[in-house]
Amino acid sequence: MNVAVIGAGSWGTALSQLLGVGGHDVALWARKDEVVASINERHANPRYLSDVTLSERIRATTSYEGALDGADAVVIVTPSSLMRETAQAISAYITDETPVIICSKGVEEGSGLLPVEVFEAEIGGKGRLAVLSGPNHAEEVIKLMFSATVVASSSQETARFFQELFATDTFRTYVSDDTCGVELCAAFKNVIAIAVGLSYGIGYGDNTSALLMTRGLAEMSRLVAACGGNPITCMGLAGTGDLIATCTSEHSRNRRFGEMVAQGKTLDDFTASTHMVAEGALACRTLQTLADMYGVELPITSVVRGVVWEGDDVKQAALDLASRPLKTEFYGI
Ligand SMILES: NC(=O)C1=CN([C@@H]2O[C@H](COP(=O)(O)OP(=O)(O)OC[C@H]3O[C@@H](n4cnc5c(N)ncnc54)[C@H](OP(=O)(O)O)[C@@H]3O)[C@@H](O)[C@H]2O)C=CC1
Ligand SMILES: O=C(CO)COP(=O)(O)O
Repeated sequence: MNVAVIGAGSWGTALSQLLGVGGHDVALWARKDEVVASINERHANPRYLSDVTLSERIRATTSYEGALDGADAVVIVTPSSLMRETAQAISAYITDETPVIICSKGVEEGSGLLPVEVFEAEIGGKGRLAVLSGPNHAEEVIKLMFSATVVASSSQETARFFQELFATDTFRTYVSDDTCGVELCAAFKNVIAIAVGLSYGIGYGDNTSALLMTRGLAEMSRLVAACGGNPITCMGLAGTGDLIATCTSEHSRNRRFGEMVAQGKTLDDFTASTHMVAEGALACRTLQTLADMYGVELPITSVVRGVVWEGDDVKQAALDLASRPLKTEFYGI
């Protein structure tokens, strides 16, 4: 297959490698000439995961047309804040039937739309759209360490197409029809990873981390159910799996960002020192938009938003969380 991968950050590079190793020809769109030159001439991305030698099946370009011409499938891996811009940029160069899979994790600011909804609005064809998410740190996937993921689409045919496309003997793919649940889990786990980073950053330990992950999962499930997704998705790879991977991993940018904020650093400091995305910083705002729309309470998300965007004191925020009214663990059951 000829596959166009749009976005040459860590995850776009890792997925290109996976596809190249899987025997596909990859046209990787990057926005910087230096990245394109290095991938084409030295088979390495100079900015992300630069120690890995990339498959010779990967060809890079800064041209959307050059990446998308003749593509049998399109893989979207730009930051979630650029979903609409990316959909608009590719629309002139793909057919009405070309399958498109979105691998970015977030929710559109303002509208509260999920990436797949943004793409549907911009390029149409809900049935050819899919999303991919799971506990998949690029640093490990690119080194072909055994991982698994979920591919979701409203069309079983599209889900199966991408399941086959990405599956290798080190990358196991499961299908789902719950795009809403998978995308909300993806955005949510990043916020909880920031909370865990904040917690370790102020010297709290593993009990606090377990509390945040477990009650974070409860928040995630409430919102998924309210938005029309299947709460069972939260128990799977895209939910619990990715929550564990992100909250406990040395690789997680979101967790690291939380630790930095606890030390008095800002999002700009994080971006300047890593040139990477910490998607949870935006997601704590966008998920709150959805929570307000659907009348769902998200106490941990709200604390993260207050600390990251309003300068709330982390220790005081933790005390406020702890002093909420006492409750039954699973109400409604
Ligand atoms: N890293 C991972 O392990 C995983 C990431 N994801 C998701 O994949 C998505 C992409 O993240 P990731 O690959 O990690 O990115 P990185 O954090 O590794 O790199 C940032 C990427 O964003 C690009 N970028 C930044 N600002 C702009 C802009 N204004 N216009 C166009 N491109 C811009 C950068 O391009 P440039 O280098 O030219 O600045 C670079 O490609 C995110 O939604 C993330 O949550 C999902 C699963 C795993
Ligand atoms: O989504 C990821 C792993 O599944 C990557 O998480 P971070 O963005 O926190 O590094």
